[in-house]
Amino acid sequence: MRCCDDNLDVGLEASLDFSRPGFRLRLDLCVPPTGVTALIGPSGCGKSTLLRLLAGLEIHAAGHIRHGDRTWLDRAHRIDLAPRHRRVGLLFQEYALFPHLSVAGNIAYGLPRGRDREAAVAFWLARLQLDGLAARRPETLSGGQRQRVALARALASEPAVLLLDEPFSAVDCSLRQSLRLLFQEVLADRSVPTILVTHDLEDVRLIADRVGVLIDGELRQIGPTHEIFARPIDAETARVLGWHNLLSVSSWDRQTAHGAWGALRLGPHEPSRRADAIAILPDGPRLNAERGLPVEVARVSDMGGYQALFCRLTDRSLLRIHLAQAAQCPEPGTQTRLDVPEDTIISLPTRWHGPICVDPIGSLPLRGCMHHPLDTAVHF
Ligand SMILES: Nc1ncnc2c1ncn2[C@@H]1O[C@H](COP(=O)(O)OP(=O)(O)OP(=O)(O)O)[C@@H](O)[C@H]1O
Repeated sequence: MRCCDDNLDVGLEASLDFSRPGFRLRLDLCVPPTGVTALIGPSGCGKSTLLRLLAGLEIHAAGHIRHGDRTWLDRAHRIDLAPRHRRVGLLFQEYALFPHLSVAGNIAYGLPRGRDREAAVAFWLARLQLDGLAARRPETLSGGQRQRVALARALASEPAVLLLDEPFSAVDCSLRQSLRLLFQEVLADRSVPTILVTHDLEDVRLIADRVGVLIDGELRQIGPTHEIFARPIDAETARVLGWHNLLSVSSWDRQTAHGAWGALRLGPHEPSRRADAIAILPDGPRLNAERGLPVEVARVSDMGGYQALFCRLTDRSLLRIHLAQAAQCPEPGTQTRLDVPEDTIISLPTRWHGPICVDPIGSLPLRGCMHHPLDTAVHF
């Protein structure tokens, strides 16, 4: 299995095989020396387990982990560094601060005594906007403040790798936004390979340079964030990435896909071979009483800036279409037709069984492109 494309500068590299009853994680992962790599996937797919394996908190994993020229794990050569020798900075959603220590004490924890320690604490208090809170205990802080202390503590020890497990999930929406920006700024000027596990796609879009999609313990696709969001390798990955309007295809008639929902013709460059699903991009289709898929308008929601129109197809599945804020929308219950332009339909396999897809541009490009995974000579 290919791990990384040849051009990727690698800070951390892992090839792991780990099992526990009812679950197996088997993957190759490369993380660049700088920037944030997000890991997303359905609940239970193994995201936290992977972080624990990298940190050395799970035993009995086969494979290897390398950081730069150091080997942390090499089962074949009986190398398995203890967590403290891996120098991993860990940050969990529950903060995990020491309750008996002040903010300054938490940041200083583990740093050698002396002037450098004081300087480091002062630097991180200022950098994470914690001035004035140095003497406070964690229980007197808000969720956002605690998370800033946790990041300060993780970075003060100058970790070789930083692992963030849902760092914003315990703070409210408005705080999340400012915390994300602060994290992004702080991480941008540190050269440390960083992995961010999250369920929030906005975290990924706003913070991560790269994103990997983990499904059933396997890394299905990884690459630059905007490219992965633009062209998921299969329908399961698309769903994780928040794509709407995924429909199963039961048969093809040249470029026309047929399913229980009706039939749609795809553009001439969209591959149909081996695709058993299609996705309809929500911004293109238009209501048109004359032609298109028969639909019933189910609901219209004001999304603040645009309207989301939910249309029920003949097989009862729902399509989500985006319309301009000012567009006239029919009442729920209206029977009409939905005109779906060819270039808003993308074909996909339900589940990709080929080699891991790395960096779509060049191997798995964006819409309307020359190569597509369904056209490459891989065996399913
Ligand atoms: N300590 C444990 N003992 C046994 N099984 C576990 C343990 N921790 C996790 N699992 C199981 O291992 C699998 C992977 O769990 P993991 O927590 O890594 O998933 P996740 O992707 O992080 O999930 P979530 O997004 O819900 O946090 C799941 O089937 C889970 O039930």
